[in-house]
This record gives sequence, structure tokens and C-alpha cells, in this order.
Amino acid sequence: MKDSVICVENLYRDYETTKGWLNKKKVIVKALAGISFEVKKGEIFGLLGPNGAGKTTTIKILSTLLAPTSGESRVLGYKTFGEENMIRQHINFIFGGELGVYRRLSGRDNLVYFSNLYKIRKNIRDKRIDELLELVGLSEKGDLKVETYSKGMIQRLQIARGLINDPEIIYLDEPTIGLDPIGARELRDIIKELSLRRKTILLTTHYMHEADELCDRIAIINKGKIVALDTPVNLKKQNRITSVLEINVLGIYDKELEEIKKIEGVETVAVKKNDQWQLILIQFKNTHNITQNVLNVLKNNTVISVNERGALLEDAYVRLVGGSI
Ligand SMILES: Nc1ncnc2c1ncn2[C@@H]1O[C@H](COP(=O)(O)OP(=O)(O)OP(=O)(O)O)[C@@H](O)[C@H]1O
Repeated sequence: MKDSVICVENLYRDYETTKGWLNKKKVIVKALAGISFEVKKGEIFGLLGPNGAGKTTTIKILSTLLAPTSGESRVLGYKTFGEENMIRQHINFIFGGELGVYRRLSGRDNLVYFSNLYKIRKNIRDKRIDELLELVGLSEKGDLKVETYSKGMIQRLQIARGLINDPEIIYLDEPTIGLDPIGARELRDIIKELSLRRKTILLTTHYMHEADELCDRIAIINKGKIVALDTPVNLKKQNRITSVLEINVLGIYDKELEEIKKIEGVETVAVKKNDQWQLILIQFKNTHNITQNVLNVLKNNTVISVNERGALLEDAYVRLVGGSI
């Protein structure tokens, strides 16, 4: 692909681990089982998938932290294993959570510390730090110790840290994890701004709406394989999902879910469990009117609400990966 800055071809990665306590047995975990994709300059490319799908392994290989078992991955034309020194100055990675910055230092001093690791000259460094603090909305708080920051501020500082070497490619592993909706939105706005500045971003997230809002293209990974790769719009279309019935109930049994699956027109059934009630998500062909048949199955349950809506990216994901969300 022309303009590709990341090229992954038939990548495999196994981990050797042990199972059992007394009689330890060697087990091979196939974290990546032959994935291929390319990312263009300036693109926001999303990796979506359930826990253990292989997203972090992919990011670790592409950020030169891990060698693949076989296959090839190139970043900016260089092999991620063998030519990593040519790559490292042009990339950076930001992991979600609060690790990676020093709480006893101020935000600014953290950035000074990390720029020293990259041996950035002082005249460039100070200007860049001011710009980065401005970009992530921490100009006024830059001189306060990180231990006084909120989670959202720490995560924004992480973004500034990840930009300290002015990387062309940024890997973001679940950047908004644990943030409240406002903190998460502020972070997404920064990610959009980075894309406007032609940075290439490879992002993993568990939040579908986030992938839908941010990503130009998304690869859905399951069990080490890419099961779909397209724009969010096409992912929603290509799965022929037409409608979704959302039903909130107090208590639901597998027997009833099995009954619902058998109703004509029903394609998938998933359950999201909340503390007190459950949300049943039923994807169905809109050539069928299933509502009454579903309510007949649930006649002995307490139904709190029923809502029919169009498909979201989350629905395409459920279909491709299967199971509950
Ligand atoms: N160091 C390791 N040793 C053994 N197995 C590992 C190691 N790291 C990852 N794995 C296994 O490899 C598989 C892929 O893990 P990976 O962390 O890449 O998944 P992920 O998609 O990032 O998951 P999550 O969403 O939970 O972060 C999992 O089965 C995981 O248990």
C-alpha cells in the first residue's frame, strides 16, 4: 500500500508458559496466529478484540519491545526486529493507567526527565515542553506535583510524555481506561488533534464508541487472527446487521436466551450484566418483527424497558467475536 508506515505480514507470536502447580507442564500460547495489515501515514488505526486477543502483543512487536516468532513487521520501512535502532527515535507508546510518570515530580519536570532520556537539546526541549503542556491542557498545572493531579490529568501528561521525541508513530494501548466520560472525551479530542498534525496512531481500546469516533480503520482481532478489517462505517454495513432490540430485565436464565435464539430472524443474542438488571441485546433482520415473540418468551420475567435501534459498531463486534460484551 502506498504511504504505508506500518506493514505487518503474516505475523506469528507464541509464548511458552507452564501449567499446573506440582506437575508443571509446558504450554504454548499462540498469541498471534498470522496477522497482516498496513497502516497509512496520518491514519488512526484501531485494534479491537476481547481480552487475550493479541492486541498488546501486536503493539509490543511494532514498538520493537518483542520479537515475533515468525512473519515480518516493518515500521517506516525498517524491520522491527533487527533494525529497531532505526525505528525507536520515530515512535513512542502510551499505555493506559497511571504508570510511567513520577508522582513526586511536577508535570514539567517529568517531561524534562524524559526529554533528557532522548538527549533533546535544551533550547528545543523547553519550547517543546511548553507546546506539549499547552496541547494537553496542562499549561497552568505544569509546575504542580503529579501527585496532585486527577487521573485525567495524569493520562494527559502521559500523552505529552509520549510526544516528547516528536514521534511520527504513536502506539496507544487503552488510553482512556479508567477515565470518567469527560476525561475520556478530553483525551479523545487530543488524539484527534494529533491526527490532524499527521501523526500516525495505532490504538487499542475496549470501548466501541471510542473506536467508532476516532478510527479511520479498525482491525478486529480474535484469538490471534484478524476477523475483520475495514472502516467503522463498512464494518457496520458488511455485517448486514439491520436492527437491534435492547431489553432490560430483572433476571434472565440461559433457557430463556436459548428460546430467544430460536426465534425466526434473530441473529445473535448477548447479555450485558449490570448490578441489578440485565440488558439483552438481540440482533435481528429487520424483515422480521420479533418483538412480540421475544416478549412471549419473557412473559414470566420483569421487563423494565424495550427499545429498538439501528446497529452500532459494538453490534458488528459482537457478531464477529461472539459472546457477551
Ligand atoms: N508473557 C506472556 N507469557 C505467556 N503468555 C502471554 C504473555 N503475554 C501474553 N500472553 C498470552 O497471549 C495472549 C495474547 O495476549 P495479549 O496481551 O496480546 O492480548 P490483548 O488482546 O492485549 O488482551 P487484553 O485486552 O486483555 O489486554 C493471551 O492468551 C495472553 O494470556
